[in-house]
Amino acid sequence: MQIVILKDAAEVARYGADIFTTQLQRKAGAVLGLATGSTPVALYQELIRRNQAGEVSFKNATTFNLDEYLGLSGEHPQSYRYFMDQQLFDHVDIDKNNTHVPPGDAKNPITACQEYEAKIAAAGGIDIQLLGIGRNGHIGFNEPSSGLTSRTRVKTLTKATIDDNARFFAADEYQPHLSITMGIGTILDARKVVLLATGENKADAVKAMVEGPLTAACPASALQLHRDAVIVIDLAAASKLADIEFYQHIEAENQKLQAYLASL
Ligand SMILES: N[C@@H]1[C@@H](O)[C@H](O)[C@@H](COP(=O)(O)O)O[C@@H]1O
Repeated sequence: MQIVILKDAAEVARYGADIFTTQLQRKAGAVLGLATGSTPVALYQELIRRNQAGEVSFKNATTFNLDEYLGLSGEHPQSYRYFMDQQLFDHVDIDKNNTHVPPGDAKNPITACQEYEAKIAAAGGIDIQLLGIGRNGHIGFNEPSSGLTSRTRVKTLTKATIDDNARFFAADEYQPHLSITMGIGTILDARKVVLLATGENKADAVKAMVEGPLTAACPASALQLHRDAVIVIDLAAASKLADIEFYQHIEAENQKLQAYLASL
């Protein structure tokens, strides 16, 4: 795991946007795995700004979102499809036909999960997967006790996640308890994984992910197994890590190595 500790959420968003920009510049037809939640919004805003300034293009990119509420169609304002349209796709030069979000209104959700996996495979796999983290350590909607090699499937949300996400729903509005989510195995198959976390309320989950045991009790700890996982966090989210200075030292050395390699 590469642990990048930055001052605040704005720096986290810029760092994340840099990784995605580099990927898109390197491979125009990049396959991006995307995430919802409040954490990636600032990153998306930065990518929109860069796209509109002509610095980066999504023209040939393909995207796959992590998850969707089961029971909501893409027109529902709380659906993750709607969120992605509003927060990113409607503002950049992407071909919407190349954007994929699990179908929350699928007639048969079980076969829809298999079809989603097949589409990812047909696109050549995911080059870079963006992730947030739930306070209980979930990634996508892989709640604690999720299989560490799981594939895209229907998952039941925990009470904690339903409560955390209740802020997006009106008091009298139906809030789904089920989801379709990429599995942890699906996420680990991405060639690169970038997880963003900001704020003190993520500090326990970040500690469990980075320094805790590999366990289904903290699904994000599975990223310890990934060859190219970058954990980008602000000081507040890093505040419970055992040795922040050591992680900062490693990252400074890493930057020097990258600069040297670039100069060759
Ligand atoms: N399914 C999403 C996750 O993908 C996201 O990482 C998490 C954290 O969201 P936030 O960034 O709003 O804290 O929320 C939801 O449960």
